Amino acid sequence: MITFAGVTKRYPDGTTAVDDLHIEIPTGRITVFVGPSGCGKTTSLRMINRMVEPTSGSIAIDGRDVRAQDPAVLRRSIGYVIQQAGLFPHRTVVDNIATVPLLLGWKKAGARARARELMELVGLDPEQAGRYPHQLSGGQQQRVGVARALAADPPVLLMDEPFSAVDPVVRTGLQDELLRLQSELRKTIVFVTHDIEEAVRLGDSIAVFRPGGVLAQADAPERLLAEPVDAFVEGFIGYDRGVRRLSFFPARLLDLHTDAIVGEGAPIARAREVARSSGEPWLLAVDGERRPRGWVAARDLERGAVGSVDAVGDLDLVGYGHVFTVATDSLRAALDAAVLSPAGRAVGVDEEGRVVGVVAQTDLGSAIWAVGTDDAPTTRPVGRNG
Ligand SMILES: Nc1ncnc2c1ncn2[C@@H]1O[C@H](COP(=O)(O)OP(=O)(O)OP(=O)(O)O)[C@@H](O)[C@H]1O
Repeated sequence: MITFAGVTKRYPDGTTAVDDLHIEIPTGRITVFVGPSGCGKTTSLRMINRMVEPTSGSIAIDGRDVRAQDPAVLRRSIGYVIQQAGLFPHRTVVDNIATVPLLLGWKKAGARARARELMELVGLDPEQAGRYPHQLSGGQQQRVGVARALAADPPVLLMDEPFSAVDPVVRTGLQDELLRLQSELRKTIVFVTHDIEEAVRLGDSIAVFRPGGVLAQADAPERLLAEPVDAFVEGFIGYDRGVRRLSFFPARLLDLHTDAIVGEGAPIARAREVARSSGEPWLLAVDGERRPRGWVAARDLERGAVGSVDAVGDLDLVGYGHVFTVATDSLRAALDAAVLSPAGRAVGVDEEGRVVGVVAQTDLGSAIWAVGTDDAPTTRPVGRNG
């Protein structure tokens, strides 16, 4: 655990960058420092590895005051990743990654072997080992930065806006990769960002800072979204926090309907019966394996708009859009699928892609209302993808 006890940092020009920070950062989890520009996130992060020294208060890692340790030695036990990776431009990828093992006195061959292992771990092509940083994309450079920080297997990893210089698609990929790595490595990660989306996606806990270097709230993301402590935090986490909060509730909470599903081989007359008895405006056609095929509008069956077609599968089916996986996805994924569905209904499938049932936007509305009352179970993480 990393403990900040009453830490204040005042710069000589009188700026209070961090003001009386008390926070406990749990071992093996991702803690995100988030807040608007200039609120002391980076300063707080850098006090952990003594790149910045506090004016008052103390920081301890597993009970040991960081000031009791030589800064150079301390930094070798703490990985550090910064924006735009901060790679050495005249060293190859493999030598960039091997930097800390070499500093620790490893033999060159051993350090390079370790570097190659890490390239694989962070998803870099081994063929890029001999390239120089400028020959890589921004996303690849960030991966090298992460590999370099992990090279000596430090228990603590500090990450200062590591993904903010890459485009949103690459960024999402890097976030996924970090979550995957973390599920294997279980490092104590402190991650700085000014992006609340990123914080909610990555953080096991989130510390929101306000201008003046004051900690406004530190909580698990679902709690932060549900119960911001004040107007500043509420404003910072944004107006759509209700929707984002749905990421923390499992889709398996939903009551799925199965009474408006027909096999694609069913005769039209049978489909008409199913539509009438279910009272549903849309029927979902499924194939012999119960995989979705598309929607049929009940009113088309009634109007005779189906012409001389015999079976449901011969109709011009309306695309079913994207589906959600009932066992692993969140309510947010189900809502997204329903909103984008031309039938206003989302199709829930099992892990083999077979239809479990269907949920309409209106039913989702009641489920969402129920989670708003806090009597629904939460799980974490739910897919972690929102
Ligand atoms: N060396 C310095 N001398 C004087 N003031 C500084 C120094 N470094 C940072 N500051 C000030 O301390 C405050 C906190 O800065 P810090 O970099 O920690 O904020 P931040 O939350 O990380 O911001 P950003 O998101 O913009 O990186 C700011 O007002 C900044 O201008």
